[in-house]
Parts: sequence; C-alpha cells; structure tokens
Amino acid sequence: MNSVNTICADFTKQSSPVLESLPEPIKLDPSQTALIVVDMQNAYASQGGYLDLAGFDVTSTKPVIDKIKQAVDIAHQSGIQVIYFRNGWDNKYVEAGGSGSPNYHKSNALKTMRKNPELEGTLLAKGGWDYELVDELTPAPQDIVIDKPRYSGFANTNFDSVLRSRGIRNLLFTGIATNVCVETTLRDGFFLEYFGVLLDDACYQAGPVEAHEATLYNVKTFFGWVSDVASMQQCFLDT
Ligand SMILES: C/C(=C/NC(N)=O)C(=O)O
Repeated sequence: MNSVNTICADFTKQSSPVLESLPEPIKLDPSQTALIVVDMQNAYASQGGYLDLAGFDVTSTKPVIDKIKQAVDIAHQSGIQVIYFRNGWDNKYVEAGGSGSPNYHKSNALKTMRKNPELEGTLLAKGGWDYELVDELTPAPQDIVIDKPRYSGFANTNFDSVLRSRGIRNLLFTGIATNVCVETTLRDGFFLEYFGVLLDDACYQAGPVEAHEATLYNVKTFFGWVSDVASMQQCFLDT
C-alpha cells in the first residue's frame, strides 16, 4: 500500500503499531482502538433475512463473515475492544418512528412488511431470528453489544459515551452494509473527532458492488482510511 506520510492518531504512545492503509498508513494504539462489527444479523447476512426478502443479493456474505471472525480474533488477542451493533426496533415498531419519520418512508424493511403484511413483526424486530447476530459471530463476554434504531450507530444510542469513557479514539469498521450503516457511522464519527478505518474485505454492500466501491472512495478521500484484515493482523500481531 501507498506510504507517503504516517498519520499519528495516537496522543500518548509514539511506539504504537502502524496499520497499512489508504491513502496513508495510520498509527493505532490498541488501547485507544475499537473494532466495530456493524449489524451482522440474520437480517443482513443470511438468506431468508430482511435484505434477501427485500430483493438484495446476500449470496456472498460468507467470506465476509469469515473475515470479520478473523478480525474479532485479532482484536481479542491484541487488547482491542470489540463492539457489536444490532439494528432494528421493538416488535411493534414504535422505535422505527411513525409516518412523521423519514425512516418510516425509506426503510426497506418497513416497506417490505407493508407490501407483505404476513411479515409484520418479523423483520428487524427484537426477539426474533432476523434480529439475532449470525451464529458465527456470537459476542464474547468482554465484548459490548449496542442496539441502534437508525442507520448511524451514533443516533439515539450511548455509543459515543461508551467510547469516550474508555478513551477510544480510533474505530476499525466491519459489517453490513458498507454503503449504509458502516459508511454512515464512520462519517458521523468523523464529525465527533474519531479516526475511522474501514476494513474492505470485512464489509459487504446492500446493492451493486459499485456501492461498496463508492464507499471506499468516499472513505479514503474524505472521511478516513481503508485497510484490510491481513494488514490488521500484520499491524497488531505479526510485528
Ligand atoms: C439497507 C439497510 C442497511 N442497514 C445497514 N445495516 O447498513 C437497512 O437497514 O435497511
């Protein structure tokens, strides 16, 4: 990867490991870094889940699940806090907002249920299979799980205070969907002074693959850095 300047997102330890990333390498102190696993629920990653039923292609999510599992293992071994998000609402959809919320009009899960009333109470509803994290990504006791009712992990959640209270400034992003919840959360973090790094091979898009590519462009050009799981391994475990 291109290495012009190394960005130092590290206020205290000059000896922090360097993560190869684009557009330049970034120094990350593991104790100030979290691995964020965005919405790896059956809804987004499994056939028969919400995205699949809404007509999005989820046939190739398995390699991404495997990469995220690898990233979680690296994080556990190197003292990086792992934070899982789950997206959705109560099974009466009060948290989804009524017709006064843009979410009511734009959410493809809500639209799919309006078209198919037999699905009401199943898609992205707390307590159901669709809402659950995929079996391969069951949180460990030391991991944190945050439920979120909107695309951004910062909207109507305690995510910011969870990070601040632990001195976390750097966020490594994985999950689904690259172009929706991953990008939105990374962007919101940028405005709150978090350094966001997207792990390319551990994210999967909703829609055409070009949507994933567009997010990579946006992140590396405007909002953060792009890296991958092999580089994460090399940065935190192999050096
Ligand atoms: C399309 C979509 C994306 N969610 C996400 N986790 O990125 C949705 O929730 O409807």
